[in-house]
Amino acid sequence: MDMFIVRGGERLSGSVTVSGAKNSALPLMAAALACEGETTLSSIPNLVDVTTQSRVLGSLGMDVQRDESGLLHLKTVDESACIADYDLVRRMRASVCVLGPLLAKRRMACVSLPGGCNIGDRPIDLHLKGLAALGAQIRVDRGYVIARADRLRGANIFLGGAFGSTVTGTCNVMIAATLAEGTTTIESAACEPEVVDVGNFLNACGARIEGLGTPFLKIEGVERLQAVEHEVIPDRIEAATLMIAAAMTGGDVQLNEVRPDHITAVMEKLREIGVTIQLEYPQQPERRQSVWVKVTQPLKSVDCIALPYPGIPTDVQAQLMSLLACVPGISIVTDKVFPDRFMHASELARMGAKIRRESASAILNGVSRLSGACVMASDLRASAALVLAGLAAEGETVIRRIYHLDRGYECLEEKLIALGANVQRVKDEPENMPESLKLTDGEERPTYSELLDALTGPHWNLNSSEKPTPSAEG
Ligand SMILES: CC(=O)N[C@H]1[C@@H](OP(=O)(O)OP(=O)(O)OC[C@H]2O[C@@H](n3ccc(=O)[nH]c3=O)[C@H](O)[C@@H]2O)O[C@H](CO)[C@@H](O)[C@@H]1O
Ligand SMILES: C=C(OP(=O)(O)O)C(=O)O
Repeated sequence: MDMFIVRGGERLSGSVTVSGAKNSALPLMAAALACEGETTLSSIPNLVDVTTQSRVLGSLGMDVQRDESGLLHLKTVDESACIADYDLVRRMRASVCVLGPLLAKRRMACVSLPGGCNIGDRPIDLHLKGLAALGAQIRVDRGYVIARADRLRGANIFLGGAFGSTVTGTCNVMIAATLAEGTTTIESAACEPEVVDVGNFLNACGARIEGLGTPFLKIEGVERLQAVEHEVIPDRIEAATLMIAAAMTGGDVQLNEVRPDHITAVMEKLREIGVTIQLEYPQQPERRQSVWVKVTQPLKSVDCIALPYPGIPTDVQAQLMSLLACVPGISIVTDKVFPDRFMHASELARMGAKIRRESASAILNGVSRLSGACVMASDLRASAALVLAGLAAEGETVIRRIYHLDRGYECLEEKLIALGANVQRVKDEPENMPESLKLTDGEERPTYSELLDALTGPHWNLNSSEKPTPSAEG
């Protein structure tokens, strides 16, 4: 297992290019299952999740190859396989997106309940409700969704849940409905750009989906989908993460290949915090372009709420929290999509952040500087948040379990290093721990003498000059 050592305090500057969106690439790959012929996808990021999805599709009879120029080619070579095994599907959420296309194309599917980031309750009841409405018979048995359908028929489906719409659920039902007989309407469909990207791909293949990007989709079923070439949209979550990295280091960064219209809410929030953001083509936010992010004034505390699109994405909540943890003043960060997605809070607290949880919110009392510590990544965006915190912190931060990060960010450390960050990937072995966080007796903690120094150092404003008695350990 690898870990990162981040030496904080470097100001990020220069230019960086955003990769293709993970959360588009994965359902797009699944959608290729529903197509005749060869699908070719460009701007597919090189990620562990993409490798896992390729393996899921390989186990379902698809030939998936990445060529030297980075294009991903997907083609069905055997239609008989319909079982997506636990061992692969448990690794990530988007693998559940094979359910809809398998049902539509092969009339049967057996797909393990999916894994993914541990960010709270992640049921798939709405996926199943939508597919059942299209005529599928569905059972859940020993951790697998087992579904069959003689044929799928269009239906009127309400896909809203307690926390709004479902992103992968909308993809699943939308893909299945493109090959159903007759008309399907989906109310409370997710409006996220990744859903629109999948819908645009399906339409290019011959599907007839109207209303993409709105909560109301109308889908006229067609007989077949003919595979095409498609370019994945830029990753708005990576773009937002890099913008926040620039903001946290007082940087001056040019981001290339950004769709500003996909991250309006994040850019507005950063502007409210005091970050300067300029677009190459301000009148055409829907165009891929460069965006400049820089800090020229002290930043201000703000409140922010993660919501379904077009709100601030829940996938950026942790990174914003890192930023606000070191902006003096009170900020409240609320997550309305995953109300328990706060695993990063306790790790940020290890770095000196002052955070109090209250149901779906975290109340931050921003400090002027975080301090390096040994922290543990718990999920993908929490890992990113800890890396950002490390960039801004004083001293060295060790982030363990960064395999989460490798699931969803293409070359993050290379990109940060190119911007001037001091980030090192090393094996998670005791001998690789930096001196400042060196292991003692096999545990990650400061040395005894460092703790003694901290207790007796000159920074205390006390009358008592009493010194602690060194224990036997000392
Ligand atoms: C691979 C992928 O694209 N992952 C993204 C996708 O996850 P994913 O598609 O799993 O997230 P959903 O949009 O489905 O979840 C949103 C909310 O709906 C609830 N819910 C969802 C489905 C369901 O059947 N029943 C139900 O109640 C969830 O518990 C959650 O509270 O959207 C999330 C919300 O933007 C992002 O954080 C993930 O990065
Ligand atoms: C939560 C995420 O991914 P997944 O849905 O694959 O767990 C994410 O991308 O932040």
